[in-house]
Amino acid sequence: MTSKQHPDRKSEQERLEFTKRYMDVVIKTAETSKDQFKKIMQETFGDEDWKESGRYAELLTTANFFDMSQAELESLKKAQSKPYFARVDFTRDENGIKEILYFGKTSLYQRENQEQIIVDWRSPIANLYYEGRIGSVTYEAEGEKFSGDITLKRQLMIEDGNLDEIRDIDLTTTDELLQDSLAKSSSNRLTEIVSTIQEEQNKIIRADLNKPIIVQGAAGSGKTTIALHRISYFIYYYKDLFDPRQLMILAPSRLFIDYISEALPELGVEEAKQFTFTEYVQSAIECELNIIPDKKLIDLLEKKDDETAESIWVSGIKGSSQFKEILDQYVKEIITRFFPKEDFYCDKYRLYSAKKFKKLLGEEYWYLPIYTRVDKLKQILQSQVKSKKKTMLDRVTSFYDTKIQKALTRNIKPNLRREYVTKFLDKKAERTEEIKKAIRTSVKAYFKPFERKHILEYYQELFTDSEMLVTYSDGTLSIKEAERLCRYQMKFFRENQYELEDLGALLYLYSHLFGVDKEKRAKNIVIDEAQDYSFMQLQALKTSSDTDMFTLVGDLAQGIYSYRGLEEWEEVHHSIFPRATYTELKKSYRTTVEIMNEANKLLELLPYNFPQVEPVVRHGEKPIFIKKVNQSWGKELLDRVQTMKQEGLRTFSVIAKTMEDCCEAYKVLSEIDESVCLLEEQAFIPKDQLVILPSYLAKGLEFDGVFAISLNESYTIESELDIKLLYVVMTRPLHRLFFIGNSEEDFLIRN
Ligand SMILES: Nc1ncnc2c1ncn2[C@@H]1O[C@H](COP(=O)(O)OP(=O)(O)OP(=O)(O)O)[C@@H](O)[C@H]1O
Repeated sequence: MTSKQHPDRKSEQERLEFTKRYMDVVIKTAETSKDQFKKIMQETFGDEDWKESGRYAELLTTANFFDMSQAELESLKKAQSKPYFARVDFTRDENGIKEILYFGKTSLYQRENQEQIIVDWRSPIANLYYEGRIGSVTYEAEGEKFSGDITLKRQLMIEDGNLDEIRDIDLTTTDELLQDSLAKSSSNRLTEIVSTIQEEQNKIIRADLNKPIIVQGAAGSGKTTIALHRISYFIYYYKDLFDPRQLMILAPSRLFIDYISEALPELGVEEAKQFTFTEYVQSAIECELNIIPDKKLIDLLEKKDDETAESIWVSGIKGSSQFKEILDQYVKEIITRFFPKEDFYCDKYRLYSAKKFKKLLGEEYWYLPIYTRVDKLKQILQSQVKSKKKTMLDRVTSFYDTKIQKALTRNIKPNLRREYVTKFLDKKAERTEEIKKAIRTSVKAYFKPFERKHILEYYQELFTDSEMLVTYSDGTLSIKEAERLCRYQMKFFRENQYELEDLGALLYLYSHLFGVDKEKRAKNIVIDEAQDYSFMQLQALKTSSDTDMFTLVGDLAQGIYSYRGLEEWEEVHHSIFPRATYTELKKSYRTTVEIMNEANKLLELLPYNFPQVEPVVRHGEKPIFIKKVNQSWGKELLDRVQTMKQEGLRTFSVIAKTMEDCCEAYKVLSEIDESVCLLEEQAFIPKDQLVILPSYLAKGLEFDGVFAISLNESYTIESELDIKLLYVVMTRPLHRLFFIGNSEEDFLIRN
C-alpha cells in the first residue's frame, strides 16, 4: 500500500525525517570538525529538541565517528536519499526486549549504548530480513546462535528521501518488491539488489568466507550480481584485515567490466582490482605479449576446416590437466639444472656440500619458486663465507707468521733469513689477497653455470624437443601428437606471437620459476563466466596467488568456449579447489516465463543433463517471429523499438550469430537510423542506443528487448555450439524477444 494509507505512516515518516537529519549532522560534523559539532547539532534540531535530545548529544560527542574513514563517510553520503529499505521488529528470547531494526546499505550506530539507527545489510542480523519469516527464528552471528521472534517485517520504499510505500510482509504475501524490481526496465548496467536478495542468493553471498565457492547458476539467476555482493560482504566482514585492493574481479572483457562497473560503487567494491584474464597474466608475468586475436570461436562457426580442427585440438591440450602434469615435469627438470656438480669451496675451504644444496633446492624449499630457492641458497652460501671469513684469513696469517717466526729464529745466514722472511711475507700477502678475492667472488662463480632465462625462453624451449614432451607427458601424448604440438607452437613463436591459451601455462610456469610479485597477488579472487576458463587457467590462477579463496560463478549451458573451457565442474572442484562449496542456482530472475519456456527447449537439445531453468513468476508476451522480407525487416524492427520505448522499455539490442551478420544488419539499420551502434569487444555499451552485437559478446549482458536476427547465418541443430549461442541470445532479454529470419527453423523453433 502507498505510505499514505498505512496506519504507521506518521511514525515511519517521523523516523525517516529524524534519520535523515541525523545523517546530515554526522556528515557535516565529520566533514568539519568536532568543535563545530555543538553548533550544527543546535542548528539542526533546534534549541528545544536539542535539550531533549541530550541522549543523542552524549551519543555524538562520545562517538568515534569523528574518526570515520573517508570510505564510511562516502557511503553515508550515498545513503542519504535512501537511508534504509526494510524494518524488522525482533524480540530476543534471551531478554524479551523488542528491537526495531532498520536495514540499509550502510550502518549508523553507536557502539557504547547499542543504539543502532541503521543496520548494514551485510551484518549478521540482516539475515532476519533475508531469511526470517514472521514468528520464531534463529540466526547466527560469529558462530553463536540467537533465537527470538519476528513480529514485523516491513519493506520501505524510499526514493529521493521520500517515503513512497510501506509494505508489511506476512507469511502469505508474495514478494512484490522483487516483482516490481524485476518488472523495471534495464539501464544497460548491473545494479545492486540489496533490498530484494533471495534466500538462496543470500546463502551464497554469506557462505563461509574462508572457503572457496563454485556456483553453477542458470542464465539470469543473479550470478554476477551475487558475486559482487559477496565481495561487498567480504569487504565489510574483513574491513580491518583486508585492503579491498587485495581483491580481484576477473571478467571476460572490458565491455563486461564497464557493464558491472555501475554496481561497484553502490556496493563499495570499486576499489577491488578489475581485470580480464589476459590483462592480469601480462601484469603478473611482467611481460607484454603479442597475443593474436582469439578467432577460434568464429573459425569454428564459419570455417570448420582442418586448420581450425588442429587449433581447437591444441587449445584443448593447452588448457587440460594433462598439460599441467607436463609443466610439472618440466619444472622438475628445470630444478635439476640447478643441482651443483661440486661442493662449494671458498678458496681451498669446503663450505657447503653439493648434497645438502640439492636437498634444500629440491626438497626443503619445495614451496618456493625456483629462482627464490636459488636466491635463498645464494644467501646461505654468502653467510657461510661471511662467517668463515675471519677463520680463513687468520689461518693464513698464523701459518705464515709461524714460518716467519721460525725463519727469524733459525740459525742461518742473515741474507738467507732475509730472503726467507721476504718470501713468506710476500706469500702471506699473496694468499691473503687470494682469499679475499675468493670471499668476494666464490659465490658468484659457483652460481655462474646456473642459467637465468626469461619466462618466454623457458616456455618456448618446452616445445623444441618433442621427445622430451612425450617424456614429460608420461606417455599420454604420442610422439606424433607431440611433434604436431611443437610444430603448431613454433609457427607462432617464430613471429613472437602467443595464443590466449598459452596464458594459463605461462602464468603457471612463471609462478613456479619466479613467483608473482606480492603486490600483484590477490587474496581473494572472483571469477565471472568461470565456465569459459580452462583447467590450466584456473590452476595457474590458484598457484600464482597462494590462496584458494576463489568465488567461481558460471553456467555450463552457456559454455560456448567449451573447446578450451570446462564441460563440467567436477575436475576443477576435485583437483584445484577441493575445499570448495558447490552450489546450484536454478531460478532465473531476468527473463519472463514466456521467454524462458522457449529458451528451456534448447537445453533439451544439448547432450547434457542441464536442468530446466525456473523463471521467477513474471509474465510477458510470447517471443514473436518476424519473417525477413527483403530489407523491410529493418523498418519493422525500428518501429518495434519505438513502440517498446513508448511502453517504457529502454534498452534494446540486435543479436546475430556472427559479426558478419551484425555488419549486414548494421548496414540496413544505420541507413534508416544513424544512431544504431555496432558493438565490438573493446567498446563501451552506449546508453540509450540500439546496439548490434554478435552472440558471443552478448554473454553476461541484458536488455529490455532483444531481436535475435539471422540474415545469412542460421543456427543448426547439429551443432552444440550453435545451440549454446542461441541459448545465450534467448536469455538476454528481460521483457521482449523477437526472431527475425527466413524461417523459424533458423532459430531451432519447432512448434
Ligand atoms: N534478488 C534479485 N532481486 C532483483 N533482481 C535480481 C535479483 N537477482 C537477480 N536479479 C536481476 O536478474 C538479472 C540477472 O542477474 P545477473 O546478470 O547477475 O545474472 P547471471 O546469472 O549472471 O546471468 P547470466 O548467466 O545470463 O550472465 C539482473 O538484472 C539482476 O539485477
